Amino acid sequence: MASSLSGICFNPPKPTQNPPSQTPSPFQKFNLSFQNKPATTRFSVQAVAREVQPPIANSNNDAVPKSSSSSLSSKSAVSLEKDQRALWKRYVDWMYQHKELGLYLDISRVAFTDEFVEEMEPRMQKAFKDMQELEKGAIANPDEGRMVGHYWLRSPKLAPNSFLRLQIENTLEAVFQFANDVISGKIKPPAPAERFTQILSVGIGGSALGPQFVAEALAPDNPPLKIRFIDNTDPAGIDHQIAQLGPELATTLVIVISKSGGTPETRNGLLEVQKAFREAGLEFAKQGVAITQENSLLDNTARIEGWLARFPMFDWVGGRTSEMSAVGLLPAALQGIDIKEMLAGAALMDEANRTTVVKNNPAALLALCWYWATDGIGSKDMVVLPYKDSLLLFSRYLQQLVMESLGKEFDLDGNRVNQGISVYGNKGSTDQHAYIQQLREGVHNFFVTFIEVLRDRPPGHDWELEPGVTCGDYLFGMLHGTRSALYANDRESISVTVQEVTPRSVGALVALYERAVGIYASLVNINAYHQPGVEAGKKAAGEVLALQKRVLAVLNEASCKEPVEPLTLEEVADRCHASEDIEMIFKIIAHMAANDRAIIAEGSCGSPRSIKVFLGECNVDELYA
Ligand SMILES: O=P(O)(O)OC[C@H]1O[C@](O)(CO)[C@@H](O)[C@@H]1O
Repeated sequence: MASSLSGICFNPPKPTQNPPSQTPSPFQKFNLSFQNKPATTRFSVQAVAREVQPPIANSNNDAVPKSSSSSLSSKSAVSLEKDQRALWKRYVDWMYQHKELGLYLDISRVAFTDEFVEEMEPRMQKAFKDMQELEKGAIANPDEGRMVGHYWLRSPKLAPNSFLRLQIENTLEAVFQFANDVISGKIKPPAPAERFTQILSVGIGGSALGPQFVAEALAPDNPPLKIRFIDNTDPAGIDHQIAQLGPELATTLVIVISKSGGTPETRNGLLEVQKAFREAGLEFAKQGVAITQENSLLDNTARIEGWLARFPMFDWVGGRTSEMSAVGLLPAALQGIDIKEMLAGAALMDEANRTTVVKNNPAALLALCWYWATDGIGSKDMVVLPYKDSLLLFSRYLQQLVMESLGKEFDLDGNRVNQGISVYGNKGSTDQHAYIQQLREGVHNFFVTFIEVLRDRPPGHDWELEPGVTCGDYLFGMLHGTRSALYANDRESISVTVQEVTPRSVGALVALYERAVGIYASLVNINAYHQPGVEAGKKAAGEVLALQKRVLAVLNEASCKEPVEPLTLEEVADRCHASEDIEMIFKIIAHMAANDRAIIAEGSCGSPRSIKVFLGECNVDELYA
């Protein structure tokens, strides 16, 4: 089996015999069996089959799964097909293969029934239509009045007009040119440095996760430029990255990535890096590159300060689907990764996902399985387990792609649905020694996606560490052993197999999941392309900082008195006219005290009512400002 899979063409033999037939009754409890039907596979589970229904709103506009009582209560009772011949037939019948990409999708260990597939068919067709409209340039993100065009990035000819097509092609050309010039040394840092050796990428969310995933997956051992990331506003984390660069800061290309150009974490990262440049006597502008929307705050800053280069981020590309824009392509190209191949892999996968035949459409099959596994309401988590170290960050990348896209309070009709699918995972077999114990035997609230890579290591490097067995054979054994062990305990799984981790297969994986998310969003009738929920946290963070400024002003005034007047928390809160915010005021003071910016005169932070606080210094200027 391993040898036939390693070839491009994989045509598993069809089982010659079918087990005895038995007609299962839809939507009621039935026993395992196969129905001897030529056109369809009858896969049965010992469970109450679930009605295919969208979550609907009750009179309070709260989401309730239509079939909640039967479907959800039946989930723990699901007992999957265990007959090996039946499973083999299901495996063969449902296997999806993309020959050119060397990619396989196995959904045989998800227990959906033929009835479910039939019931879903009209909705799948609607989803295909939605995707077609989206690709034609419809306003697929109605809240923001935006087109959604990440598919055009790898097939510019599909862009709805020549202006957009040219924008994509010109940007791609500029990315190639710039990356080549940096690598060749034509574009270099200020003398005496000869060439750039490092990239420091500053960005967060979709402006970091794709580049991080791709760097981990594809960067060669000795890339022309090594990459580091600042993806947070954690000062210690930023200091660490800058310290690691050391004298190489002088040969570091700093790429600041932000679609909006105004994300606070990214702005802070930039300011911290600019400070490090000043302290090292370096001119930041000569080493700074911005990737952002035209005329954003970041774009204007980069233009006014005369940074080395600026690349556009398009209005119609969301952060979490921006890996094939300058956001992902520029850092990748600078690391010597073949970005043409990434684009080709994504384009091939997109092409495959345009068929309206569900069985031949890998993204549709994924979306269908997600719907089945989670009852279309996110009732189970998606555990992503790549058995390959270089794909470690795939689950993290998917976490944003899936959860920011699908995790929505309202559907497109305004009903409260609280949709989403939780995603987590690291890598196998490592996770077998962490949480697979719970997956196998504990709470049954997940389905697994295994990512398998057939090629263990480059040709010519393999050896047998015991007779007939290589190190990679162990990894292979661990994956399939875990898949079987989980299945034996009625835990469903999907397996995605690629021949190798290459720019092409990585591009294909990105495209596969982007489309699966789009299709699933359509199945559950939500807008996958906005993220209103993120704004609430950002707004609240702004309020905390505004309160901190008021606390500082009050403490400053008291600390400028002679003698200094230490204040209780109640006094600070009163003087801030924010007595209802006393808990937050305590947290602000505790944080400032921990960072030597406030002095606890009496008591301790362990008993908040006891403390009296003042500032270490009186800022007279601020007092009279
Ligand atoms: O690229 P930007 O605008 O800095 O945004 C970063 C991230 O912040 C979000 O807007 C919210 O987390 C993401 O969608 C986005 O990828």
